[in-house]
Amino acid sequence: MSDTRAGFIALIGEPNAGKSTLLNRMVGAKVSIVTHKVQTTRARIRGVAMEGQSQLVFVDTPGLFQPRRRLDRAMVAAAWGGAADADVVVLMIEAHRGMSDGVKAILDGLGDLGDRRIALAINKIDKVKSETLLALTQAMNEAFAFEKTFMISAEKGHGCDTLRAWLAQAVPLGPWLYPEDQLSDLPMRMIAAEMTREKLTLRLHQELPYQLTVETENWEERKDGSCKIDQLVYVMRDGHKGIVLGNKGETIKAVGQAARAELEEFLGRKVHLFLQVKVRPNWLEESERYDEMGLNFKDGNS
Ligand SMILES: Nc1nc2c(ncn2[C@@H]2O[C@H](COP(=O)(O)OP(=O)(O)OP(=O)(O)O)[C@@H](O)[C@H]2O)c(=O)[nH]1
Repeated sequence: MSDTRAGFIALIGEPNAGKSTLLNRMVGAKVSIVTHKVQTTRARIRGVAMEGQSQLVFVDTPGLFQPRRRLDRAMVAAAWGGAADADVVVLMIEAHRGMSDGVKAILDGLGDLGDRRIALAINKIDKVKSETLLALTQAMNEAFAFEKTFMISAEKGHGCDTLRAWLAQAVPLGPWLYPEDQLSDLPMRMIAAEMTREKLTLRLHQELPYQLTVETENWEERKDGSCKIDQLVYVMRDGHKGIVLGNKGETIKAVGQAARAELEEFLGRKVHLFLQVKVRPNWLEESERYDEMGLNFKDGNS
């Protein structure tokens, strides 16, 4: 019998580095929203990929940037926390932007991650010439001793198979973290939650760009072929609840309609979507929601 492997992989990098695009490519489904707006990803959304006998659990962290406000600090802490929880960390940088100040700041923080395996993925190689790429690879490896450097285009797929194959042997030996029969359901719940969050983000613009999170609480297949999905929208403060609901509930209603339409198109059948808004001040730090998905994250990522 061959040995199984499983582990957590954190993709870290500046906002817009292409983390979500890579995650989607690795997992093969729309688990994380990709937009042109920076900082759309702020919870540790994960996707699970199988590669041979290895189970790769991706932790998609928020972009790492210079924190200005308190919430920014919480996001950056969450990103580093994700990395500290992971078995393998992949730093993604943009080939055409090179060693920006933001990248330098991340390099400074990498030393604190201890002895986990850290690789470099230079993304968007479609945007630069090979000389630029070689010089950047050299400069980055002089700044930090990466175990491996990958040159990829998350969007076009170049180098992604090689990266995935390396990850498959880099995660530790051990039993799978998700039972095989859960793998199909889990991404759907996450995808459904992401669709609603995407609609909320688009609708609320600047008001609450990342202070909310969505969870799929219940998923029920009905005899008539439709499905009923219950979701909770968590906001940080009471005041935010009113904004999300809108005047006479019109905002949440419009969000629900838009999300339902997208879900119906995606699933190819009728969907009944129910949204409920709840205040949960510390959702960013709470790990119990991850436990609910059958995962145990270690403590200490404040
Ligand atoms: N040219 C090119 N564009 C890419 C590539 N990979 C990603 N992009 C684009 O870069 C932008 C940002 O990608 P995302 O995947 O959203 O980046 P992110 O790192 O998840 O961003 P945050 O969620 O803000 O942290 C998108 O417009 C992508 O289409 C690539 O290989 N080449």
